[in-house]
Amino acid sequence: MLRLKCVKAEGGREKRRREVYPAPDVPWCPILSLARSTSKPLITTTWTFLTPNVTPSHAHSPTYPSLLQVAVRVRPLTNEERQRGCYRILEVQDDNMLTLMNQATDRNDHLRQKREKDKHFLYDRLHGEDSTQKEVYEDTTKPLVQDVLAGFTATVFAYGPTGAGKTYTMVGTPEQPGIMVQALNDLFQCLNDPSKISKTKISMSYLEIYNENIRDLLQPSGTLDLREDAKTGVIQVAGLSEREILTTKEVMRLLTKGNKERTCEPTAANKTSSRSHALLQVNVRKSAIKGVGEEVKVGRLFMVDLAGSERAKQTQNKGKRLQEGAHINRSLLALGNCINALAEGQAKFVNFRDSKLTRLLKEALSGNCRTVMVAHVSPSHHHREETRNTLVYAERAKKISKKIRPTVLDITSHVTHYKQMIKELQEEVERLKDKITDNKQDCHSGLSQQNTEKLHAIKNELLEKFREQMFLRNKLIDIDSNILALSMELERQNLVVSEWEAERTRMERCRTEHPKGPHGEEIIDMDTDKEKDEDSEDDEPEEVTQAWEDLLYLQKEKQRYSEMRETVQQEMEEVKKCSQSIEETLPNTITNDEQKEIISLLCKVHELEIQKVEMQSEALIKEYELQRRELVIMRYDRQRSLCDQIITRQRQMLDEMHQHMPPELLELYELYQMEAQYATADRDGKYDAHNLLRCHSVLSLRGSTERLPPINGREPEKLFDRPARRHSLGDEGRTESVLSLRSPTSSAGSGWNSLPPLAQYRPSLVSAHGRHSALHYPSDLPPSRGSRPSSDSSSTSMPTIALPTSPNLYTSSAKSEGVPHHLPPISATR
Ligand SMILES: Nc1ncnc2c1ncn2[C@@H]1O[C@H](COP(=O)(O)OP(=O)(O)OP(=O)(O)O)[C@@H](O)[C@H]1O
Repeated sequence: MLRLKCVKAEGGREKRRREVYPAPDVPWCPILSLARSTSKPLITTTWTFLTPNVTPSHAHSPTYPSLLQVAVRVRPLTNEERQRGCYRILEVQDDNMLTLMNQATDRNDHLRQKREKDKHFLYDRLHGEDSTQKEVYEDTTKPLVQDVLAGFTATVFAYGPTGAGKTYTMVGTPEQPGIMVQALNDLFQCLNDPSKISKTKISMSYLEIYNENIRDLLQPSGTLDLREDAKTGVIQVAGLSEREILTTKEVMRLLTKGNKERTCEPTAANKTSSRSHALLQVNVRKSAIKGVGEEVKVGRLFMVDLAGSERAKQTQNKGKRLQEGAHINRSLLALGNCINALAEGQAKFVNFRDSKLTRLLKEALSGNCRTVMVAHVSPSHHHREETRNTLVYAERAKKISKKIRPTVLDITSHVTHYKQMIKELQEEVERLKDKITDNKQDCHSGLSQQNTEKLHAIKNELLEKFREQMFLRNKLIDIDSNILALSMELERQNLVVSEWEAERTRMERCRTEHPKGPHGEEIIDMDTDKEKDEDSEDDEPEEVTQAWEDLLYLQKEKQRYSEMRETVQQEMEEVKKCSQSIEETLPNTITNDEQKEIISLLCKVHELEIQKVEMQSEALIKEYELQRRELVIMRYDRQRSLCDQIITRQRQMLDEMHQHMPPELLELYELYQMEAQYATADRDGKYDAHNLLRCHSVLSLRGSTERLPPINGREPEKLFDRPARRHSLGDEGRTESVLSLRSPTSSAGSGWNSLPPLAQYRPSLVSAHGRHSALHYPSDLPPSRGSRPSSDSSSTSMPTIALPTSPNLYTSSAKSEGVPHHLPPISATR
């Protein structure tokens, strides 16, 4: 302990004497750092220097009395002040005493001098106008850096009126770095000392209080709130970013960044006036092995650059600047009040809550913290009042005393500590024992681990195969629906062609029987069959020609899809086989029941998916079946109407020839008529006992007469109302009476053209599969006529396209081939 004492004043100047003796409450320890020359010792102030090995535990650490250290720095007169003729009112006597001279600059003005005496102020350290940044740092902050490394909390803050040089001291310039930069540099240098076997982490945060709002200078966003721990009373800034720093370069970068963010505006008093209080916090966490334990010291260094107190008149601030100044002054007033209260020993009643600044500096002023205040003053007579106030405050602050102790999270070698260690070791032994036992089981678990991996592999493989199967199945459904659609279209076009063929045969017969036209015009006699054929082809309506072309194209497409189907089917069989073989090997590869269950569930899910797809496919096929049935019914209707015509014609002939109807023929006519009625009623869903009875009664009435009404004019037909039927394959909402096709008058004569044209079917076919290109007609189709049968080969000949989907349709055509066309056998068509 070194105590330096001012003992006597001689001739207006105090004489100082140095006394060294150990402090009563601190064990003797060597002086490690003394940041002042011994030739100019401190006066009236007691400095306590702690050695690094004095690191008592937090709970049992002794406290040390500490007074708030006050240093004063007088800045040089600025060029402007010199130009304005400002004179100095401050005189630095030595390192500690400062004299504020009276108004009279003229030393010979004795009258004035008597009236107003010079005022002397004593401080812990005084820095005159010619002091360097390094000197200021070494006298004020360097000792704090050592304390921080020893686990103390320390604060250095710059106080003073605006333009007095606070920012210059704290931040400095790139050429003349201030306290902040030098302190951090020093910290890093101490840590880089290889003799110190310790692990240290340094982090920093930087904030400003602007207009009573706290802002993060390293990560600027919104304003931050202060939180006070109800138990410990520690004040923290919620959401403040903390950056760990590893190099001095990084420190410089962060500091520069933070200072750029700081609110700084020119005023009349200072061109670079800081409009906010800036607080840089450096945390040092130092851990060192100590015996069997580890000692962690947590030191904190706060470096505060306060905004300067200002008088509105002097700064000539208006508006926003004036408002800023008011906030600055209010917070500084609160700080001054705290300093006053603390200096008077009323620490219990100090109101720190008046401003955010005092709340943040609470610990620095009254808590467990070494604090250095660097008061700044201007030597100019212009700032006499502010200078005097500052010096008075600084003097008062000097009286603030407190007790401090380091923050040491101590893990020292204590009996309880050893007990704890033994307990932990025992636990570790138990844990290791358990591990050994587990290791034996690990062989099993290793196997199960292997099993799990195998299971994953199998699962993935199976899933892959299932996916492939699904893809191929969907492809098959797609192909099937295309084939179905093509079949439908083929039938439809067949119908168009066969209608026309029938019509043409009828016309030819008419021509042969009646060489004159209906209006007596000459029918041109054809010389050869070829000529006839060519002529008949010329008469062929465009729709029929189109239908022939469509038939060829559709047949080709159908063939193509059938081949594609075969390939896909084969692929699918292969994939199926593959997944089946995986499933079969499962019992051998997987022994775990749970895993087996997972795989079987997976397979089940896949099966269900397949079933779902198959059902969808069936639904699609059923829909097509229904549509196909419509076409078949149309064909039957047309066939029956032809039969009706034939029978009617035969009956007319018999009538004309006055021939008596043989009874068996009469019976057949009746039967035919009745059957036709039943069939129609059955198909249209009108078949019931009541209608049947009526039908019978009508027919029996008719049967009693010798002469029968013509078949095609039969009345029982009217017994059953047949509503118009909707073509399921036609355009949306288009209805067409199928009855019209059945009617004897329309069926043969105009039946073919009563069908909707091909174009009307095409959109539905295309849209059903979304494949517009599928039915695009290739431009290089072979000439259609080459493949079609000649018109005279058979009166009811059908196109030579094999359609397995409707064999009945082609039975009639096949059977009718080669049968003389003047007598089509009714029984054959039936
Ligand atoms: N010791 C010094 N040596 C040389 N120039 C100095 C010194 N102190 C201050 N100055 C200069 O005086 C001017 C005002 O200083 P500074 O901005 O640091 O004042 P301040 O107290 O921070 O003011 P404010 O409270 O308005 O922010 C600056 O131009 C600065 O460079």
